[in-house]
Amino acid sequence: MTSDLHLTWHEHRVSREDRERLNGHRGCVIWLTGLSGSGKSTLANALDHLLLERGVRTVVLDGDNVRHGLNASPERLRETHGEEFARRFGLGFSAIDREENIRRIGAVAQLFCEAGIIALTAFISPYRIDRRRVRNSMREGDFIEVFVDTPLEVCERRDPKGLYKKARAGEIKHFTGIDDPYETPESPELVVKADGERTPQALAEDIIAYLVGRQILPPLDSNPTD
Ligand SMILES: Nc1ncnc2c1ncn2[C@@H]1O[C@H](COP(=O)(O)OS(=O)(=O)O)[C@@H](OP(=O)(O)O)[C@H]1O
Ligand SMILES: Nc1ncnc2c1ncn2[C@@H]1O[C@H](COP(=O)(O)OP(=O)(O)O)[C@@H](O)[C@H]1O
Repeated sequence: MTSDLHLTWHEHRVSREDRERLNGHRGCVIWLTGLSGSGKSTLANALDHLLLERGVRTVVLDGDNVRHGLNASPERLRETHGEEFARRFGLGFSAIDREENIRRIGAVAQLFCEAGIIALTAFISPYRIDRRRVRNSMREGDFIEVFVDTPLEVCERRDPKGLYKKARAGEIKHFTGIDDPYETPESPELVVKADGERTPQALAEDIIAYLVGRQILPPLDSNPTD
């Protein structure tokens, strides 16, 4: 298989299919993308909860949380690892830092997917090329792109963290939707309107119906542990 830097890929004895059989469902990545405040985290949580009730194995990777650990900022890393490390590996919000943020998250999500788990990711992921690279790194059908399509005006009105206000005042630079781009998905698997017309639970149920239709999940009335 692939070999670089004298590294060799190992085939493991327990396969993905073995794990999926044990779990009673397939693994995949549900990639939520949309503006800050569009409703990604809320939807990921609603979906996670409904899936848990059905006995589905999931993990949630969420923007703010992952940026506290795996993808910590230079400021945070400086305290623990020093200046050079922070400069090289800390991530902010420049285009290249967002690219690396998404690359790392894509790789982690893929590991969960290969373990037969449903990974729910909630990142702005504003660049098409970064999302496409994650898609292309995975098996066909594993990457399910869900565009959380909430208009900027609605996100800005919600402004739960007060970040839009700061961005408008010039206190935060490169804020997505204000002075940084968001490239809308061209052909996502799903588009959800999280503008308040429907509850997060109803939106999550639509995604579950899609997963059943794709045979990633067993039909609603079957119990995976039977
Ligand atoms: N400049 C700038 N632009 C956009 N967002 C910003 C910025 N600075 C901080 N934040 C906060 O970081 C959250 C987005 O992080 P992500 O990792 O999802 O961003 S990205 O995918 O790398 O673009 C985002 O959280 P969500 O509101 O959950 O999307 C913001 O709270
Ligand atoms: N479907 C929805 N209908 C109404 N309000 C919503 C909906 N989804 C999210 N919200 C609200 O919008 C705000 C931002 O949601 P959040 O999930 O934090 O967005 P994001 O993770 O995309 O930044 C929160 O105050 C949340 O309660």
